Amino acid sequence: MDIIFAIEKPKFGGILEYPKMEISSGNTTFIQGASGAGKSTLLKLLNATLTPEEGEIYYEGKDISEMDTIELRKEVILIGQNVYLFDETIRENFRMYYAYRDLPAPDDETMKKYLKLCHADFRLEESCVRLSGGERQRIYIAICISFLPKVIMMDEPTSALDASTAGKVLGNLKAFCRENGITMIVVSHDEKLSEDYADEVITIERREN
Ligand SMILES: Nc1ncnc2c1ncn2[C@@H]1O[C@H](COP(=O)(O)OP(=O)(O)OP(=O)(O)O)[C@@H](O)[C@H]1O
Repeated sequence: MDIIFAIEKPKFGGILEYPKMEISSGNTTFIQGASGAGKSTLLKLLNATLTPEEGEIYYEGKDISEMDTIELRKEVILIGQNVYLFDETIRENFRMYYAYRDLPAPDDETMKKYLKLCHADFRLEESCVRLSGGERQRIYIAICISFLPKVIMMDEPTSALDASTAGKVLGNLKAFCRENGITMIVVSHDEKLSEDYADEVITIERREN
């Protein structure tokens, strides 16, 4: 199995210090650890939303501090705990995110396919304004995954879902990512989900000062 991320002891914020870690290409890797251990920060370091003060991160063998961050973030998509959707319909949100990448919008059937994959099969005319936090996050995941990125990172993607829906969403996404060679990285507190879906688990220890 190829290594997609080699994480060489980055330090951040004066308090976070990560060990040497590797993430395999094409797998589903879960990141666990106590609250405040630095899980969300690690995801932000991996797509260069944050820059480490020391240490390096290599993506496909390249030091990400030397990469074009816009291009990196097209390949390595981060879905945070708060997602951004426009106050428009679901169809319009797809269109706007595609326009932002200078791509033609997918047809309705394609949009529906990705929404179904994420257990978000609402009508395309539905306004995103009225949807719940969990529903908005699933729609955003559907839009992101439709770009077929190389890596999709999700921060607590199922925290707003009941256990059965969470399992279905994760199961669908994992199968889709595997078929399409997409590496999936998930931060989750849910140990049952990780037991069921993780190929690899990385546990981050909180550093006590
Ligand atoms: N931009 C930042 N600058 C400095 N410190 C930060 C920054 N972002 C986060 N931190 C600190 O880093 C620590 C880890 O935060 P992080 O959100 O990564 O933890 P987490 O493991 O994801 O926690 P949780 O499980 O509660 O979401 C916290 O103490 C936080 O205050």
